[in-house]
Amino acid sequence: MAWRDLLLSGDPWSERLGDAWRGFRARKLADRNFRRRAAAFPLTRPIARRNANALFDLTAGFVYSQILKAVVDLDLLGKLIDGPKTAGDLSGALGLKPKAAEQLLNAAAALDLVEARRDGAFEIGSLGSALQSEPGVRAMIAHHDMLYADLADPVALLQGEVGGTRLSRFWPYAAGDGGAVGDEEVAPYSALMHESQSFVADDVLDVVSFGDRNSLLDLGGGEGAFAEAAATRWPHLRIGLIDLAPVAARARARLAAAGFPDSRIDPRGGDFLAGVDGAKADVVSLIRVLHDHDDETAVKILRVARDALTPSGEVLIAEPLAGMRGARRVGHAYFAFYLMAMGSGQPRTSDEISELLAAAGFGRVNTRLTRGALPIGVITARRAGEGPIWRD
Ligand SMILES: C[S@@+](CC[C@H](N)C(=O)[O-])C[C@H]1O[C@@H](n2cnc3c(N)ncnc32)[C@H](O)[C@@H]1O
Repeated sequence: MAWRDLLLSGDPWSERLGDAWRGFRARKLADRNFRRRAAAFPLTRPIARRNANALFDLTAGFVYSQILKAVVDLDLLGKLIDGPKTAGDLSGALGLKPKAAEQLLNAAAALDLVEARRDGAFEIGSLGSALQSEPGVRAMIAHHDMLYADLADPVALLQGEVGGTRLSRFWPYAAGDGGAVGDEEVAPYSALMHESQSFVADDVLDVVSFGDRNSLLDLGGGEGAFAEAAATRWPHLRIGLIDLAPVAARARARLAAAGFPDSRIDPRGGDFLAGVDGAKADVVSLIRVLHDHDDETAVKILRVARDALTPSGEVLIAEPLAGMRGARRVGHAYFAFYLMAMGSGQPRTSDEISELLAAAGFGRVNTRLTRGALPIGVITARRAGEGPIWRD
């Protein structure tokens, strides 16, 4: 914005100054000589270095992800659990020549997954320890080969020219084939969802309380990991689960093996868009369900949820949100492109979800973020006159 426009604009002063500052900064950062001077001047050097590193990280991100994938596929961290090892010690177990094992270890050290010791051996590093404790994150990384294949030409994907993506085959219900899927089609995605619940269920249950609730209905509840976590934390709860028939059958078998009879958690097969067969619950949960669907279907699901609530009941939505403070890349970058490749749905801001809730007849909406490594938006809404359910 030119200074003349700045003075004449009718916008508030703070906005005008902000716009002018951003325009000035963008022009300066586009000037290579300015950046060189900033990198040489002691006071601006740290900022210049930080910006250069951030740009390089964006440039090299795909390579980092592929190194991470090799670390997971070869179970490098699992092989270091017992203690430090050299490239020579590991090359046989990794199935790599010693030089390649050394290259992988050095790359993993540069990414803080492992740490190089003075004696030439390597041990697990700070990010490696975190990754080793999260089987769900490892399962996601292993599954990313499909996403990367679908993203090979991102412009074609944006132009809608990439049909029959691998992710659309991995998630058959995304194409509206929910009724026609069998166990073979649901097994891979259901297993991935079950594993990745390790960083969802407990985090969500940490920010809500079901102490004064008697019943929970988990729509699209997968193999029952969230239901099981809720039943463990709140033993008085009666829990129902609805998912596509072959997924519900998997949930039933898994929950029975874990010692939860139907009287505690009752999974039923069905299409949640067709209603819930008269079921009523104090809480209806949609965990990582809404973002799989376009707005029209999402509102239909919310209406089904609303009809399934007892008069003072509430809907509980938990999924990664777009525009989360401190985690902006999760929504508009990662999940937006993931769901685009899958062919259905989108990550939404809490305001966008509030609009869908309003369209489905919900009133008081409350949003929180979980506190774990991958923040998840936890949104509750109810029909009328009830207090909040948040734990203080
Ligand atoms: C992304 S997964 C989330 C599963 C689980 N809530 C979790 O967080 O692990 C979405 C789930 O919705 C189920 N689903 C999709 N369309 C459905 C439909 N029309 N009726 C019932 N379940 C459906 C899928 O089978 C899948 O288990």
